[in-house]
Amino acid sequence: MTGPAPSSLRPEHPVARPLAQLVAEFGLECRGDLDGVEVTGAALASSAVEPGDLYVGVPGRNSHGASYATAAADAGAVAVLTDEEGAALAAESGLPVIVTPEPRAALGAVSAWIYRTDENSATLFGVTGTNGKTSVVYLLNAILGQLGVVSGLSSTAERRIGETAITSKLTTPEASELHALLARMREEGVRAVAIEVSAQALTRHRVDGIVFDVVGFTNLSHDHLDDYDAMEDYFAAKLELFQPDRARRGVVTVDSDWGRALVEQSRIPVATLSSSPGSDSEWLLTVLEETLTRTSFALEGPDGRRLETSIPLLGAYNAANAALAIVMLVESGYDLDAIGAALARDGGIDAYIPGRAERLSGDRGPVVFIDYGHSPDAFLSTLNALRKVTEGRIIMVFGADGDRDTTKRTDMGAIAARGADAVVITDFHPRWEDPASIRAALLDGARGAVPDLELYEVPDPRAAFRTALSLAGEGDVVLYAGPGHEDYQEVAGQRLPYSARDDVRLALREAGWL
Ligand SMILES: CC(=O)N[C@H]1[C@@H](OP(=O)(O)OP(=O)(O)OC[C@H]2O[C@@H](n3ccc(=O)[nH]c3=O)[C@H](O)[C@@H]2O)O[C@H](CO)[C@@H](O)[C@@H]1O[C@H](C)C(=O)N[C@@H](C)C(=O)N[C@H](CCC(=O)O)C(=O)O
Ligand SMILES: Nc1ncnc2c1ncn2[C@@H]1O[C@H](COP(=O)(O)OP(=O)(O)OP(=O)(O)O)[C@@H](O)[C@H]1O
Repeated sequence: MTGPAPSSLRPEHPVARPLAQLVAEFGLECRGDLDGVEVTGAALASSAVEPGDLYVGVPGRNSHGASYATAAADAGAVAVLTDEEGAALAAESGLPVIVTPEPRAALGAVSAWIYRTDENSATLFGVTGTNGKTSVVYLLNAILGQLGVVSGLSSTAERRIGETAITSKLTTPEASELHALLARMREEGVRAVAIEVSAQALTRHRVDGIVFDVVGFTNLSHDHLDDYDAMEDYFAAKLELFQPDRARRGVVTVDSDWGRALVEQSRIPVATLSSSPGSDSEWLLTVLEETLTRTSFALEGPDGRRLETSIPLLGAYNAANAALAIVMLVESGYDLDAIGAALARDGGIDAYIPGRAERLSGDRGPVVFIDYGHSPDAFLSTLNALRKVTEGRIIMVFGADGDRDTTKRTDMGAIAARGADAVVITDFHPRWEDPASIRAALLDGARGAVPDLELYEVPDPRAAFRTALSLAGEGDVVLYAGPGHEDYQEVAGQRLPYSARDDVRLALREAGWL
């Protein structure tokens, strides 16, 4: 019998610890009797509680988590950790209540204690930046696999241990979930873990209780200005990862001013990486050959060390992601020559990254890519890469997120207009916004940049993709940017089933091209 897919991966053999010991070690205040109470897990959402858990009630945007303490008790929670306001809300649950001024700030250390994640820990890699985090995490995982190392990953797309994978809700899980994942990985013999670290995760304590062995920085560009007031604040959130309480060593891509500022302001030893010829970085990436589906490159480091390899992916930006992964591995202690030999044996890096420049077309008709790009810089990188290797026209389909950074829409429209030959604007996740007004901002951006652009507005994404396909022929490329690996469309609080990948394949079959 198969039940519903689990929403998190937890240890299968948790070791119980006395809750009174936690209270004593952390100097917390407890209201209620903890005599004989043992804890085996931690949960931040009542729906995630398993018997033996400490339920952590945090104040949220919509409600106070402690108001769900009774539901947590019904699910088997043994106690509640919350703030003063939450203590009053949790009283009726009948559970012992442990009080701390900022439960979210305590969650990382408490989860680490419960799951004992600092004991016998795997090598931990953390990746941050606006674009490329998921890609670098998958590339790290792939190369580690080629080196024969059992590894795991946590990304926007999924959390994965070998063949076991669950779909992610957040890019970086809440601390309780992350420590449970690390404990499960230890049970499964995982020796290295690659974790995507969003700015929001750093701001909201999601990676607390973890000290990464090596952290990597891809780039920083316009995004998330709904969560942060200005680019400087967004940068400051990322900078936190490059401090001694969070990481031992770092690798920074210095192709932007933000990367160089990060090197200056970080307080851990960092290695630098660049793709710009003449850069004084320690590591230099040179792209050797680009095709629609493979990019080969050379990576040169200090002391004349050199590696030449390729990735089964489009674009110089993906070579940069791969180079970052390789230098992170070297910084953690792997030998560059050993990495080079493993990759040479396998004909290059053997990576599959779901929904990132993923080719869905077959041998006939236009080449079709689905991509997860949803920021101006992601559009620019992908379109620049495509232009170099496309014989015919580039037709681009995309929409923009509702209820997220509205200030990037004009740029997204303009970059698409300049980089593609025809553009189809559609709906992505409108959420609670009026979809027509999101499209209008994208259309304005596109028309403003290229007034005579071949431009279409097709609200339904299924129809929009078919419009794009009808404009394309042999030698052309259709780039569908946005949905990537996702299998839903979020409209007015509902997640409607929609897998762009499945629908694109269907449309290709309907057109007789697959
Ligand atoms: C703004 C933000 O980060 N919100 C996060 C926050 O929600 P919130 O403060 O609104 O929580 P709330 O709904 O008021 O609920 C309060 C508490 O009660 C709990 N609760 C609530 C209802 C219930 O029935 N039972 C229950 O236990 C909730 O789990 C929560 O702990 O706590 C929730 C529980 O963990 C998160 O799911 C939620 O992330 C939302 C979904 C989100 O969209 N976050 C984005 C901004 C985000 O974090 N994105 C980054 C990066 C993305 C990127 O790189 O593109 C990411 O790492 O994913
Ligand atoms: N190094 C890079 N520079 C610029 N754009 C990139 C880079 N790597 C990937 N992209 C673009 O960004 C998109 C998202 O890539 P990826 O998922 O790896 O990034 P991310 O940082 O994890 O973003 P998210 O957290 O939203 O998933 C890709 O589909 C591609 O369009």
